[in-house]
Amino acid sequence: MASRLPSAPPVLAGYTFIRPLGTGGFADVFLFEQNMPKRSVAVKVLLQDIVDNDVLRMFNAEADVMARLSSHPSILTVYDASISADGRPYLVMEFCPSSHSDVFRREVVSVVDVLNVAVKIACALETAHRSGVLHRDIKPSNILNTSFGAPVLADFGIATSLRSTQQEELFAMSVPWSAPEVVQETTTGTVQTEVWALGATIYSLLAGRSPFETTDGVRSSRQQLRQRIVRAKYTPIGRADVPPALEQVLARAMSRDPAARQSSLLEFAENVRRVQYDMGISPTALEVAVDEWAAAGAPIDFGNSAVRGPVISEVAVASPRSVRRPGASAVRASTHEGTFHVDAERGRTGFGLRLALVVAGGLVVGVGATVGVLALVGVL
Ligand SMILES: Nc1ncnc2c1ncn2[C@@H]1O[C@H](COP(=O)(O)OP(=O)(O)OP(=O)(O)O)[C@@H](O)[C@H]1O
Repeated sequence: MASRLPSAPPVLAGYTFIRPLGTGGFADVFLFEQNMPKRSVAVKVLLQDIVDNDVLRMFNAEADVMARLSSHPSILTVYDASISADGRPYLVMEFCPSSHSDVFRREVVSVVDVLNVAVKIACALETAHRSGVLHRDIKPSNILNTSFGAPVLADFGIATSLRSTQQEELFAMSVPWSAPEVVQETTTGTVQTEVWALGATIYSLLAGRSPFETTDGVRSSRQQLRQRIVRAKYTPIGRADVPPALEQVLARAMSRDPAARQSSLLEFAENVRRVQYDMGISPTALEVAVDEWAAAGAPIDFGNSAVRGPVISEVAVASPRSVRRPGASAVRASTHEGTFHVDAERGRTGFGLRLALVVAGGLVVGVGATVGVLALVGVL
C-alpha cells in the first residue's frame, strides 16, 4: 500500500461510504455499501490530480478489460464504472476481504493452497491472453481472495494489448516480480514475461519473500535487486514440503532466456497440475475460455482516453412535473449522478436530425397497489 493518506471518498448516489481499503499509485480504494441490491463493494477512484489523457486511457482500458474478462471465475468481478459528481473516474468491484500480500510474508502458506492458486491464476491469465490482453502487473498483492476464499486476479490498471505493435513508452513495473527483459526495458510485456511474473509470484507465496531478495534479511538497493534479476540465478525455496518437481517448474518459468520458459500460461498450469497429481492431490480444474469466446466481441480500445461518464439522456423523463406546459422552456430529469437539464425546445439528437422525442407516461399509485405505466412515442 502506498504511504500516503487516502483522498476523500466520492459521494456516489446509491452507495454509502464505509471505510478506506487501500491506496495505490494511481487510485484509492474504498469500501462502500451498495444500497440496492444490498452488498459490499470496493470502489476504486482515480486520484484527481493525476487525471490526464494517459491515466484516463489506462482507466478506460482497465474498466473494459475487467468487464470483458470478469465472467472468468478467477478474475475479479467489476460491476460498474463511471465518473463521480466531483469528476473522478471510478470503478465498482467485488469486495475482497484479503489479498495474498497480506499473508505471504507473515504466515507459511500450505503448498496445497499455493498450487491451487497457481493453476487458477494461470488459467485467468491464459484467458486474458486468448482475448489479446496482457496483465503486466502480476504480483502477490494483485491476487485477492473473495469472500468465499477463492483467489482472483485483480488490477488490470497497466494491462495492454497483446497484439500492440507500437513501441510504448510505459515501463511501469513491480520490480521484484518482473522478468529480466522488462527490468532491462527491452520489452514492456509478452506472454513469456507473464510466465516469469506468475512463477515469481508463486515462488514468493511459498518462500515468504520474492525470488531475488536476499535470504539474510539485509535489504538491498533497487539497483542490486535489478542486477540479481538480470542474472536470474534461481535460489531453491528450501522448504522441506516443496517437492523438487515444483522447484523445477518455477525455475523453468524464471529462466533467463524467455524461450526456455513455458510457452504459455496453460503449459505452466499443466506443469503445476502434474505436480499436484504426483503429490496425490486432485489437480485443480483447468478453466480456460474456449477460442470462440475469446475471439468474440469487439477488441478493447487501449487508446481511448475519452471521459466516459454517466449517460446524459436527451429523452425527457415522463412525470406529472415534466409534461411541458405552454410557455415552459425546460424539463428536469435526473440520473444516478445528480440532476441535469433537458432542453425541451431542442429535443433532438446531436447529429442535427430533426428528431423530436416526446415521452408520455405516468405512474399511477393506488392505495395498497402500485401500477407503473410508461408510454414512449417518437415523432419526426
Ligand atoms: N476489490 C477489492 N477489494 C478489497 N480491497 C481491494 C480491492 N481492490 C484493491 N484493493 C486494495 O486497495 C489497495 C490499492 O489497490 P490498487 O489496485 O489501487 O493499487 P496497488 O495494486 O496496491 O498499487 P499499484 O496500482 O500502484 O500497483 C490494495 O491494497 C488492494 O489490496
